Amino acid sequence: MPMLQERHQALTEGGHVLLEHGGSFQSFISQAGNDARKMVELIVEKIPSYRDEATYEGKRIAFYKRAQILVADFWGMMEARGEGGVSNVDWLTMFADYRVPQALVYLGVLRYSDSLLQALKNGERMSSGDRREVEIRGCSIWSVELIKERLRELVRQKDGQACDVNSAIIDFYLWPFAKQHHKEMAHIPIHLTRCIYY
Ligand SMILES: Nc1nc2c(c(CN[C@H]3C=C[C@H](O)[C@@H]3O)cn2[C@@H]2O[C@H](COP(=O)(O)O)[C@@H](O)[C@H]2O)c(=O)[nH]1
Repeated sequence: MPMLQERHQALTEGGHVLLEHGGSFQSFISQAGNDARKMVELIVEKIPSYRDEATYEGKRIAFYKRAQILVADFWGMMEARGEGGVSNVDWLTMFADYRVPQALVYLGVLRYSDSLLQALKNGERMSSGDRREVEIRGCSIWSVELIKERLRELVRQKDGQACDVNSAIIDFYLWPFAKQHHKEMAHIPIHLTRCIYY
């Protein structure tokens, strides 16, 4: 199994934080109040393996894929229990992995340049933070933001009402879509980056 030491380290870090809170994630996350953004910031502050960041043209970029999906899962669980209570969920972006970009290309939302497509088809490994990897993940986030705005606009036009679809909900649609249609999109290569962030 690759990256065994890193996996062990990530589990140990997360485990330590949980033990400080009686083994309860809810108790840990309650320090952030009800705010999704503060929850992500708390997770990233306390558990280093969630610090999914890169530098792009001299600027620090934060993806926080695992922290964001953790908060979105927590939100979904609270909603399912009828407890609700997580605000600012709209602050979350999609969870930048390697499957949703493939679905976005398949659906015609994203298009890879010829040289990028060739590199992906060749199975070239990209290191974590490689400019191309950062661009694929960043463009995926922006694509989903544009889809969200467009959906909201369509609902406004059709029903004359505000629509509170958010990027997490769109991700929760796209990721299973990519899994279900993996055979149809097998010709679209995914990017290969070995890291602990997604
Ligand atoms: N954007 C987005 N990425 C998602 C998910 C999930 C599944 N969701 C649950 C899983 C744990 C949490 O409780 C989530 O709710 C996994 N992944 C990513 O896919 C990749 C694994 O793919 P494969 O090779 O097919 O197993 C890997 O990078 C993994 O991080 C999602 O929902 N959205």
